[in-house]
Amino acid sequence: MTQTNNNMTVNPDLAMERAKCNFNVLEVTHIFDGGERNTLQRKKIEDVALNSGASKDALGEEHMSPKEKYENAVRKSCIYATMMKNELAELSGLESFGVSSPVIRRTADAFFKEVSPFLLHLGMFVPTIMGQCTPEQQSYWLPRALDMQIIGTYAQTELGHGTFIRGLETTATYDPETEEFVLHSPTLSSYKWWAGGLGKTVNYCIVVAQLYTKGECHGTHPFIVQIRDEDTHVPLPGIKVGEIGPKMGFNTADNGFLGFDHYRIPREHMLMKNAQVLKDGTYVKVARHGKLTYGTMVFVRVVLVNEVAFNLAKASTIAVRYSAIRRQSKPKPDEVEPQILDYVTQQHKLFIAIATAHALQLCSTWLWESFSAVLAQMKGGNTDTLPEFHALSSCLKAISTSDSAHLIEQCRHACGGHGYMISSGIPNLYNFVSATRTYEGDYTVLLLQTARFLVKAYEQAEAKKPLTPTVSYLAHAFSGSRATWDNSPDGIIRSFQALAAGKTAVCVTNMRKRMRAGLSQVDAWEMSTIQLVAAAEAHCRAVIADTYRKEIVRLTANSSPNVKVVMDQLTTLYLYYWALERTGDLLMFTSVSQKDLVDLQIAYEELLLKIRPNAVGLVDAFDLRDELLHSTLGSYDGRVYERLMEEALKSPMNKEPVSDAYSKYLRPMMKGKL
Ligand SMILES: CCCCCCCC/C=C\CCCCCCCCC/C=C/C(=O)SCCNC(=O)CCNC(=O)[C@H](O)C(C)(C)COP(=O)(O)OP(=O)(O)OC[C@H]1O[C@@H](n2cnc3c(N)ncnc32)[C@H](O)[C@@H]1OP(=O)(O)O
Ligand SMILES: Cc1cc2nc3c(=O)[nH]c(=O)nc-3n(C[C@H](O)[C@H](O)[C@H](O)COP(=O)(O)OP(=O)(O)OC[C@H]3O[C@@H](n4cnc5c(N)ncnc54)[C@H](O)[C@@H]3O)c2cc1C
Repeated sequence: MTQTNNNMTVNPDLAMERAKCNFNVLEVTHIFDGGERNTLQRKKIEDVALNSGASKDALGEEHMSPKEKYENAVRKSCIYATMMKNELAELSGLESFGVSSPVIRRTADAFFKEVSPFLLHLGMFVPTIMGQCTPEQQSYWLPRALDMQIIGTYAQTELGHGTFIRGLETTATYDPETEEFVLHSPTLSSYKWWAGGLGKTVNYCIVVAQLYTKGECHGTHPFIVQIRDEDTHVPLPGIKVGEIGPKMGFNTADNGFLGFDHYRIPREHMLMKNAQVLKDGTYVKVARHGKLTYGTMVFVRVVLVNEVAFNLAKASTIAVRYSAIRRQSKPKPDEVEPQILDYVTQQHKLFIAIATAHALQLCSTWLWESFSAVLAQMKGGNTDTLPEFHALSSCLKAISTSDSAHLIEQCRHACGGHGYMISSGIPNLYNFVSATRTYEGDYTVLLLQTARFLVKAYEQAEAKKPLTPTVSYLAHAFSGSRATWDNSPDGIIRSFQALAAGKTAVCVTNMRKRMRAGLSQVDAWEMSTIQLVAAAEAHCRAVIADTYRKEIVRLTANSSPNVKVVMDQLTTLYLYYWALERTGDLLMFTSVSQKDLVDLQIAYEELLLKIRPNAVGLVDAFDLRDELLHSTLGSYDGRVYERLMEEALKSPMNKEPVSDAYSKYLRPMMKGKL
């Protein structure tokens, strides 16, 4: 029997789940949103942006040709950008729209099943102008960019190099005669490759190139470069630009290539906040830290933690709601087929996804606040906290994107065959999130950056020197005894820190051994990189666990008792899950016994059962409107089979009773006339 909820016909199993939920869903929504005020503001923004129906497509994106898909994405980007400039900026309290509202960013997802071709404009072009320009440059470029009179992207990666920025080949050679830079692509591998929106959409871009002046190379620097005519959009002479072709995802982002043939730009188009070239060609370094030109990447790494938390919340909403309506198998012959959500293995797949979405959401807010503090210090000329922040943002970007991609795929597994349908929404989420593991710094490469910091911190701890906050636990690494296992939340977090410290110690010991045996420092490091990556991962897991726990305790201080309980259950589940995933490491670096681990497994399984009745309530608390989910399986009303059939009937393949392929190929073959 179907039931109605807010004038909506709701699947009875979902209605039953909602009746069973024993906590106040709205209170948890407030926790996830960062407070009641944020929830109210988000809802207002969503109402304005989505109630008009402008986000909807007449024909599903998946049935369009690549060209139609792209044009449709541009059409909707223009609609959304206009809304952002007008109604939404005002609602979100921004003077102008831009990068500073995650809600505006998240609401955009209702318009795009893949991504907007404007993503790089708002996500990297505008932030680079904000972070890398002098005040004069900013006052010229920023209003034009924010008003979208010009559209830009960030072209750093080349065919030959993405990770190794110092290896980029594009050159920008200063000509004092004309006071211009000459941009040139000397080789095929120097062609810019990948920048989003570059293929067809943008008329400007940030180009990262090796700067030459007075015959000397000063390394990579950012330049703002016009590539298309502002009126006709035709590529300018000296520019070779195009789209790079179909990809696993991001197919509405027109990622592009770009080459320069001795292309001239004014001297003032070098972004000069951190370094300058004077009219006569003299190079002047302004910044106190050599890596400040990497600032936009650091910003995006911070933002990505929030991005993937949101996408994981979507995938877990889809999979949990679907698991509540799906019934399969008959373990007890006299009873009806159970909801698949009742299988403990299903709970094991899904509840960690819910807990991880919470953990990453709270860590992302904490990371953003730390970033703001680092930026404020740097404004005052102090860059002391940058190395720790680079190490922290690198590992959090790596682990959050990798865990989210893995868990989104796990949500797909949890949805069986229907999860493989594009209309389930999960394949697009996976394709988007799996790219985040690679772009803006590959997983391994970023963890090795964190490992550099960890090794240095370990050496400081060894020398009894002071440590920065996120690695202060290393001070206990020299006690000589294994960390004492204790299965309380704080005890488990201490154990995670002991794993990170233990793994770092092993790396340092092995590197020293290898160097004593004659290897150079570089080779000893290289031979230890598998373990260094593992040490950085362990460090990151300790940071996430600690932050998640502390933030939940803080945020639920005034919550109702049942909300406190369910939030505590989720954080505990997160800690148990990762302890059980790392039993070998715990046995190596803590006093945990086999019995402790058997007991922990049982406690974990009991926790799954405790969370089970609240599972639908927990994903409802993410409060994701159907427009954002784009899912036949995950909509609020649970009309799964009806929606699957409605979508199937929309397939252009079903337009004609007999396919042309019959008369062209099948019939001739079957009649032996091919
Ligand atoms: C209308 C439409 C609506 C749409 C709505 C949209 C709204 C949008 C708003 C917001 C959206 C937000 C979402 C954004 C998504 C954007 C999509 C992005 C798509 C992808 C873009 C890209 O990928 S851009 C290219 C990114 N590239 C990389 O990340 C390259 C990775 N490589 C590196 O970072 C470096 O090369 C590496 C760090 C690996 C090494 O650098 P190197 O110079 O070789 O340095 P090294 O010698 O190893 O180290 C020296 C020293 O410096 C330290 N260090 C390195 N980096 C940094 C740093 N960044 N900061 C501080 N310190 C750094 C390093 O650790 C060393 O230290 P020591 O050990 O010597 O002390
Ligand atoms: C969807 C998408 C959008 C993108 N958008 C943009 C954009 O808008 N602008 C832009 O400039 N770029 C963009 N990029 C490019 C992206 O930043 C790079 O692809 C990314 O930084 C990885 O670099 P790479 O491709 O050179 O990989 P590689 O460095 O070639 O990596 C290949 C393998 O080598 C390993 N490896 C490399 N170096 C090391 C090392 N030192 N130690 C150990 N292992 C190593 C990696 O771990 C990886 O396994 C985008 C990429 C994607 C996929």
